Amino acid sequence: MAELLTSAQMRAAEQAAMASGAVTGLDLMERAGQGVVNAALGAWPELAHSSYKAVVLCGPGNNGGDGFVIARLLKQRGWDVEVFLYGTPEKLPPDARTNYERWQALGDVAGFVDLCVGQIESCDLVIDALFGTGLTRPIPAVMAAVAQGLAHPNGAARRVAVDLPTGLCSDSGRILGDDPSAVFPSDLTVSFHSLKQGHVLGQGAEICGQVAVADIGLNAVGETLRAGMQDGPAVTLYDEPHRSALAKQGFGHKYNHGHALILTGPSGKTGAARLAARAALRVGTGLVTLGTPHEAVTEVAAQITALMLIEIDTPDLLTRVLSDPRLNALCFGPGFGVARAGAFLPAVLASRRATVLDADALTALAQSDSGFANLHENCVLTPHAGEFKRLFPDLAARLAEPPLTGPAYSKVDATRSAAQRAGCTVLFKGPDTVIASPDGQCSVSAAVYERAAPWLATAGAGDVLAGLIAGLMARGFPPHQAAEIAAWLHVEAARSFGPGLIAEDLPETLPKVLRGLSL
Ligand SMILES: NC(=O)C1=CN([C@@H]2O[C@H](COP(=O)(O)OP(=O)(O)OC[C@H]3O[C@@H](n4cnc5c(N)ncnc54)[C@H](O)[C@@H]3O)[C@@H](O)[C@H]2O)[C@@H](O)CC1
Ligand SMILES: [K+]
Repeated sequence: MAELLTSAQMRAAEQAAMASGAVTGLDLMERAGQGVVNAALGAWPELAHSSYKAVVLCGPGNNGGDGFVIARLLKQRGWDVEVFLYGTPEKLPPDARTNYERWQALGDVAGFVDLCVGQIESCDLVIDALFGTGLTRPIPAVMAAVAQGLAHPNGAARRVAVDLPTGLCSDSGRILGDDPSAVFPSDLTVSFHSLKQGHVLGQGAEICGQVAVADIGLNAVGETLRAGMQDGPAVTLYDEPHRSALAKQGFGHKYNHGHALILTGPSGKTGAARLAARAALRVGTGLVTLGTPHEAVTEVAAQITALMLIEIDTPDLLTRVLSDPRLNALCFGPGFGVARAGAFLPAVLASRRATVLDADALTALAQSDSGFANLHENCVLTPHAGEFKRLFPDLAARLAEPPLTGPAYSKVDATRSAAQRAGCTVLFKGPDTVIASPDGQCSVSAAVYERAAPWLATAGAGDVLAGLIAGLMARGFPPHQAAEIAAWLHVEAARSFGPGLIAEDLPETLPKVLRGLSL
């Protein structure tokens, strides 16, 4: 799994690498510049065959230093290159200053105020090397005006961001300030060593275009690099589950694969739980039973075949049913009714079962007098943004405030705090789903870039996710891992099915996704 770094972690890694003597800042800057040129020529191979025109916008720090390297490398390929600097050369940090001077031997540097958008639109490549991981406040108005001009370019200029699109916060993927247009949208963003959190969180993916990662040789520094990471464990970008984790052994039987209990709502509201149950069964749970109130039994029975059914009308009955230890995971909340969920909540939590609390169970939890006191480490909360706000209003408010300084408060920060407070795993949904647990594990399951799954925004998709997590916990996966695998399968099923997807299709597409993992 790839790491998603914060600006502090990236700085620490670079400093550790330089302190080890393995590389110098100038080496890193040269590799960074070369990495951007390679990535741009890789993205648009037609640019490799002739010489074209580039405009390079350089800022006052090391991001600007990368810009001077890029200008030099393009010039050496025969390109016509114009360079604009925001700030004064005397104040450039040493490595950036060296590259400024190297560039000066090849061409001029104009002031940023002399730039007009028309100049940029008439070029083939525009390089945004204004600010990178050092951005700490909203970009100046003069830059925002250029950014607005570049948002909908008239010309054919391909827009490349060095490390990060200027204006985008590296840790949160939020635009610094209260002006949503104060950012340089790009067609290609080239990050160094690893993606940063901001490339996948918040508006990152929308603004970055495509992303590429350029190796600048930090991996070779190994342990030194790890030692530099004093800012806590890195967040991981979840990629795909290991085959051996999900496969079923040839000699097992259904009782080896757990028994999930999915609680349904009353008559007319049972569809959500049935979707969850179908997903739990498809993800390989040995047995799945729907716990249904008496008056909805006929409705549920008419709709199911492989799923089983048991009448559960009251919290006491639920407690009695759960005295059977073979029922080892619960899904509680989809279509359940908020008031009913409030009544059942104490019995659900007292059972200490591995439990997914979703939908109405989350609203009931937010309203309950005992708050998070009875949650335990085998619970998984799966809020969307509205439910997160109900459960953690102060964290949601902090996340909604316009970020005036960087690095800004992120969805990772909010989800980590929520997991600490709740004492259990929290999966905060979205295209940038964040999964955090009280032990510090945190990963992002991103449905962006090549994994975009816009058709997943459909009624009932959340119920399917809840069922997948419950099913995986019934199979014995710990909560954090169950949430990660479920979120990944959910997106893969949506991508595999494609346009026209409705929630019912998700469980039915799982076999194809699982086959793709060579199970
Ligand atoms: N440190 C290193 O060794 C390397 C750094 N690299 C590049 O260096 C970048 C980070 O460089 P820096 O730390 O110098 O930071 P930046 O170049 O991103 O920003 C420069 C400085 O501008 C100031 N600033 C921040 N926001 C501002 C605003 N809105 N208006 C005006 N000034 C503002 C800050 O003082 C900041 O340190 C990375 O993104 C990457 O592109 C790469 O060359 C790889 C090696
Ligand atoms: K940049």
